[in-house]
Amino acid sequence: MEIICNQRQRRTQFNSPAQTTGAPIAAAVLLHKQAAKREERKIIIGNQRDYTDQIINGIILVMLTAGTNTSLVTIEWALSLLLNHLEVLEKARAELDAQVGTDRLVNEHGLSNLSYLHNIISEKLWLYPAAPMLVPNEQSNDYKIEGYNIPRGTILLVNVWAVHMDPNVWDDPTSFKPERFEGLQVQPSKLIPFGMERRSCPGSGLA
Ligand code: HEM
Repeated sequence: MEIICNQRQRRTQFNSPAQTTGAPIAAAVLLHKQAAKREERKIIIGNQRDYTDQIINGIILVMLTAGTNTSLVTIEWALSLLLNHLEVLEKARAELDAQVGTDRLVNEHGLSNLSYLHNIISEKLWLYPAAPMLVPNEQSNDYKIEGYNIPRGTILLVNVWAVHMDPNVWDDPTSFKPERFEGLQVQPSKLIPFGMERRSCPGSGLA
């Protein structure tokens, strides 16, 4: 809430968001949206369709809680896998040397040229998904899935790990082999470290 107050003060004082990063910049963008929506829809502040401070606070909190630990364990596991598979680390280094060189850092535009690095990331997300059982979901309607009746109100967990380890789909599923993703068009339902469809991770592009 303090971040929101600071950003609101800056908006009134300087008519611009603070030059900053992270949660303050997210607050600035969301406050801008709040003002635009209120203007566009002539919304009465505090009514049900308002983009309230409480909602902005909630969005920032959920982004921080859902985005930090998942990214952290993903990087940690990837580093551990690389240190335990030095031949993969060497191949990744060779790709970086060839595509980026040694006198600059990787930038966002150059990422598409790093296909082996992408394979390593896919392999990590597949082998050790950060949320192996996704997030529990409560069904809002009665469903029938594969012959099973799922009554409304049932809490469902999706076993991502079991989907990824299915030996009928994946060859040698327990080994770390980034090469398996080379030129592979994966069916979206077979690789689901970010979940699927409506409730899937909105931060997957950022991650
Ligand atoms: C490697 C990094 C990440 C992984 C593996 C990951 C994975 C996931 C998974 C599995 C879910 C639950 C999907 C479901 O219930 O079906 C989720 C939800 C979510 N993620 Fe991520 N995530 C990552 C990074 C991020 C980042 C960077 C952000 C935002 C800055 C973010 C924001 C969210 C939010 C807001 C939700 C809740 C969506 C909802 O309940 O509707 N995630 N994430």
